[in-house]
Amino acid sequence: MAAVSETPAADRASTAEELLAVDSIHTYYGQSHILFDLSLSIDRGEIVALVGRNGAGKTTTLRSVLGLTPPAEGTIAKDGEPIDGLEPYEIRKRGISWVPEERRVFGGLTVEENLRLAASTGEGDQSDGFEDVYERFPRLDERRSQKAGTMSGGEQQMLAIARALLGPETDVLLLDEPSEGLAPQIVDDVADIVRELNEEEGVTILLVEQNAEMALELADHAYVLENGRIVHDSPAAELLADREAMEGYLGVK
Ligand SMILES: Nc1ncnc2c1ncn2[C@@H]1O[C@H](COP(=O)(O)OP(=O)(O)OP(=O)(O)O)[C@@H](O)[C@H]1O
Repeated sequence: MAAVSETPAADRASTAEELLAVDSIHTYYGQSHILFDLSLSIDRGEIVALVGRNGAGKTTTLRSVLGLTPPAEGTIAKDGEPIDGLEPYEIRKRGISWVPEERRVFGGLTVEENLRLAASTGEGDQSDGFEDVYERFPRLDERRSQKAGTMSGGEQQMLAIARALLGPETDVLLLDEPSEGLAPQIVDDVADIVRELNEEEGVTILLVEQNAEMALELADHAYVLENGRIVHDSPAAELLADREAMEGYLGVK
């Protein structure tokens, strides 16, 4: 099992444009040191997977980027401009959006009401953005007046993604465990949504997943997190093909 790949992020094509650079961050919850000297790099247009076991620090990495749990040390830059230290709403304005782990759609509200609520917390008049969302996700258009709680898990995930895309344009979407709790067939549907967003809309994606195989099949590049440290960094296909690494790091047989 090679801890460091032959093609680490730092050696990727020099023509690629780095969109997000996380450099040597240390993040704490109170006195608990959670992330240790963590660095990762995402190029524009890529899907990057961040995988690892329960409690490895994946969500904390996203929270660090989003300014929700700011790192105590290290730097984070988007398009070469530092964003660490900014408030979460300022980071959102720089084009970084996220879909949190538990989807958090309001089950008692309709699809339209969920979108309106999300838009009302954004900036100014979002009515144009609405039609874009319905165009992008026709299944939500058909269900505008359906209560979100009565939709399938896959449709709820679609709504959660749609909400995240409202407001300032999204360059990079941070997705926290979009396959969680979904049946295998629905996981495939969610994977299709992620792929389309990336390929057709050009959204760069940082995908956090427990379902490592799903994530690695979608991703260009992969990082493995273990106890708050990056222990592997390689093209996703390289990790997926390395059965020893998959089992050792991720428990996938
Ligand atoms: N608010 C918090 N206060 C203190 N410790 C926390 C808090 N949130 C998470 N932790 C701890 O930080 C560590 C990393 O958690 P994190 O949620 O980032 O992991 P994860 O890789 O996303 O795991 P999971 O897949 O289970 O969500 C864990 O040990 C967790 O118990």
